[in-house]
Amino acid sequence: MHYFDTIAALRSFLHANRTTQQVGLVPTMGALHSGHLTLIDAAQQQADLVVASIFVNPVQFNNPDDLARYPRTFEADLQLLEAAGCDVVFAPSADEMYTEPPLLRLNFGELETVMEGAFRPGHFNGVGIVVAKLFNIVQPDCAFFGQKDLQQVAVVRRLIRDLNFPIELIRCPTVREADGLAMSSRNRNLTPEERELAPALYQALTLAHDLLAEGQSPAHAKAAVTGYFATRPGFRLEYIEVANADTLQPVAEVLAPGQTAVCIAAHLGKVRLIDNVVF
Ligand SMILES: Nc1ncnc2c1ncn2[C@@H]1O[C@H](COP(=O)(O)OP(=O)(O)OP(=O)(O)O)[C@@H](O)[C@H]1O
Ligand SMILES: CC(C)(CO)[C@@H](O)C(=O)[O-]
Ligand code: BAL
Repeated sequence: MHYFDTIAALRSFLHANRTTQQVGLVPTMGALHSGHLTLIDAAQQQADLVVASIFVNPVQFNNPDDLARYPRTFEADLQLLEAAGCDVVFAPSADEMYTEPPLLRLNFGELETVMEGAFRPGHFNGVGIVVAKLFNIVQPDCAFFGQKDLQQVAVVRRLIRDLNFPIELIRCPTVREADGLAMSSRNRNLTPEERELAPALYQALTLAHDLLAEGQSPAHAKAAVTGYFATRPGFRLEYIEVANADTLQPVAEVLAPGQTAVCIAAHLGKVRLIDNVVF
């Protein structure tokens, strides 16, 4: 596995090695888990050369405490990527990625007036900037993102269209723990007691899903989830939304199969968790 921490060294390696190869990019913020490894696996199915990036992007953190607490397990990450057969790791410092704070501002319009965009002001500006930088640096043919961050997928899809990146975006399914909790780097910051409670997030999504599948309205399903958390200690529900899975706009009725997403965000102690199901 090749490891680079400068843009120049990575570019020079890719320049010498890409020739006829399909390059796949898996952007991450490290603290890797099995969910990330399924992205690497999907990239290996489709590309000849897989580049994983590890970069905790300060520009996308709206909450400084969240950035300070973000888990960093760099040595273990390298071992996991090596064992997974990843070809290239790019792990730049913040100074390497941002020699100065970017003046550029990205606004994704209605894609960011809801859910993550509404509750994390500036988050998608930061995601858009760093993903565009990674796309420019790596120039991949395909890029792999997890469904767990569904709104991020929509934002990146739009970034690709608006800036004409010749990149295929692949959305990979959410990988869950045996009890339903979506794998997430931030799960490491849960106390053992919070970890016991955490599957309630997925149970709430399942409750909403089942109500919608029975023909209940999104308003009814959202009210049921709000009620579910009202009696649950430890949690502070931030939003529960039923939305179009591509545009992320709230819907008043269930859409065609595969088009409806139920999305949730909640604080559990000091940790903010998100999850969704698409059906
Ligand atoms: N459980 C999962 N299943 C599939 N993909 C995932 C999962 N968790 C994260 N990913 C994807 O991995 C990529 C990198 O995500 P990131 O490094 O932020 O990890 P994360 O687990 O989402 O961390 P956090 O939720 O704490 O931000 C993103 O495309 C993300 O959607
Ligand atoms: C795509 C990403 C690596 C950009 O920093 C991040 O938002 C993430 O890990 O989902
Ligand atoms: N996984 C999304 C990146 C973030 O929470 O900042």
